[in-house]
Amino acid sequence: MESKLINKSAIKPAPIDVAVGILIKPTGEVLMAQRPVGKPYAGYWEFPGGKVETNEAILSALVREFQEELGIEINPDQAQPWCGCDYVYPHAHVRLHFYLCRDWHGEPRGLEGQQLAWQGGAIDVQPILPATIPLLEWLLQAC
Ligand SMILES: Nc1nc2c([nH]c(=O)n2[C@@H]2O[C@H](COP(=O)(O)OP(=O)(O)OP(=O)(O)O)[C@@H](O)[C@H]2O)c(=O)[nH]1
Repeated sequence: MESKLINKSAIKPAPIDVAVGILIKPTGEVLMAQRPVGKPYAGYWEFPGGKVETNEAILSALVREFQEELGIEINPDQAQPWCGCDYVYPHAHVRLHFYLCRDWHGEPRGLEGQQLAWQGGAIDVQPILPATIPLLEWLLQAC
């Protein structure tokens, strides 16, 4: 019987799905959060969100992450799928799913100790997670 050789270096783990939400106020301001101490890239700014759990829908993960991290309820029916991208970090290969969210209940609070900043006109917090930087220019056009 013919044996098959597998080149193990060619096997890549599946990317980790991440649900990311961009809260947009009627004024056009968007919410950014600073990654807390203890996470990879601590101190970097990002849009709120987190990893999708096994067997969890991406939109369900988005709702859960906003409850856990910010203490707010977003309306999943009004969350608008916006764009996605893959990025390979030293710690993980992530697949980011971005949603625009204009409808939520509650006032966002940094429940994991993270700093929050509403940004309007231009994004002036630094540094920003590398995978998120290219999206900022498009975002300012979308808001
Ligand atoms: N939330 C969020 N994550 C992003 C963005 N851009 C980006 O590259 N990521 C990456 O997506 C991944 C999100 O994972 P996370 O560690 O924050 O997820 P989590 O909240 O579920 O954390 P946990 O595993 O500690 O519970 C990180 O590797 C992060 O670097 C962004 O704009 N927002």
